[in-house]
Amino acid sequence: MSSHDVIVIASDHGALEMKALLKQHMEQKGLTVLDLGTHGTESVDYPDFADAVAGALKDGRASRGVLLCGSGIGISIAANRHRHVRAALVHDGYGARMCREHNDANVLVMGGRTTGPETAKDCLDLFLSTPFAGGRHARRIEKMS
Ligand SMILES: O=C(CO)[C@H](O)[C@H](O)[C@H](O)COP(=O)(O)O
Repeated sequence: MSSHDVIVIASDHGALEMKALLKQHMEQKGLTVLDLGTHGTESVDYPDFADAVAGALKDGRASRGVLLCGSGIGISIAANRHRHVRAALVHDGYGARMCREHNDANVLVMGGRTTGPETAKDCLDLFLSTPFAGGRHARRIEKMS
């Protein structure tokens, strides 16, 4: 990804620290980050943040997204209700690479209560740097469109 790309990020209260860490990590790499919250520690509802990121991708404010909640499960379910979103819940580098190479995922999802900070940064780097392989994988994605 180039510095012209905008990455949208959001989380619920279960991944506030991870959001801050990944936002800083991307900004240090020169990427522009659109942070749609949550911004405080109060308990919030993850579907609202999944919908906000889906909206930013749909209207072109961002080209890729990062969504975080406690486990990553709820927010990935919510994000994938949007037809233009391919959100991948990832726990390791292999998943982060494959979700781009085979699935052309446009949203990376991780759990603030399940994934450590170094793994999360590694996964994010792979998600941002791995191209979609196309070919047979494009046919499979087309079947879901
Ligand atoms: O959706 C989830 C679980 O599948 C996320 O982990 C949420 O962050 C979690 O449910 C929030 O739980 P809390 O007890 O309200 O903090």
